[in-house]
Amino acid sequence: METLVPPRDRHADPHAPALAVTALARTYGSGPGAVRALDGVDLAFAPGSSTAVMGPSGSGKSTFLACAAGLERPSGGRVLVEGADVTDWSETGRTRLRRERIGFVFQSFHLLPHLTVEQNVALPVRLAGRRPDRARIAALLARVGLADRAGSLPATLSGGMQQRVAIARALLPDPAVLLADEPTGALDSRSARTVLQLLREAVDELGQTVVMVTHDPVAASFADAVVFLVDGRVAGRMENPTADAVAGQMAHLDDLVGAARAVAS
Ligand SMILES: Nc1ncnc2c1ncn2[C@@H]1O[C@H](COP(=O)(O)OP(=O)(O)OP(=O)(O)O)[C@@H](O)[C@H]1O
Repeated sequence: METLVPPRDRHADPHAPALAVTALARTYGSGPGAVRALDGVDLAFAPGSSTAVMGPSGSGKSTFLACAAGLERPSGGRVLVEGADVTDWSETGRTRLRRERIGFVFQSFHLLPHLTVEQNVALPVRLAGRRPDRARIAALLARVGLADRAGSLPATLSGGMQQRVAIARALLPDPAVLLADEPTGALDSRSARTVLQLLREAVDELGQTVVMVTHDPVAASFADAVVFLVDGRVAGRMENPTADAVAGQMAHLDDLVGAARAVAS
């Protein structure tokens, strides 16, 4: 049954991961040219945790996020949000899931140019057919340092500010999990740090669960743990990552992929 857990009950079962995938598989195409983008991924993300997902180009990171967000249908395995198995939900159910229980932050912000900051933040809640809580929007804009820009249009803001609006928008419904795809990829290092700090605060102060795909070892060092993907499989995990340790592990993984390709050719 396509039942969403009401936000206030989120911690009713402290043992249910905010997001979990089991034996997750996604194959593109068929026959000899088929690509196994995900090949049996098992991961669980505890409520109130922050995880970076890293891996060489083509390792399946974006496909993982798309399956977790209900944007892509897996070829196999299950996706559970707050304990509810959403794998076989209809298009309508998955649209509701994305509006109400999953926050998404994109590399390129995805703000609508003709809407003000406040209207952009409110949009997913409006699309879900609910009246946005203006006081909560004001509080979230204050939290991301944009209390005085509620009436501004996105084009008048810097990239870092636009990403902060996108974070406020993602947090508004108090989602089960906030998924971020290269959230600092389009930002200078100072704006990137502010955005990473805000995501960290969302976890530490609001109890949010954050899963972030990144290529940047510094960004990954803001997370509690890093999961490494190689060729659509989990190839390792690092707790309490430092940027240096992550960079070392990434270089090692790139070598592994290079060696595998050399053997295959
Ligand atoms: N729509 C698609 N059709 C065919 N193949 C696809 C499609 N989407 C992804 N792939 C393939 O699946 C594999 C995993 O892609 P994915 O984009 O998930 O990797 P990634 O780790 O996010 O890569 P990057 O770091 O370069 O963004 C790649 O081999 C890619 O070419």
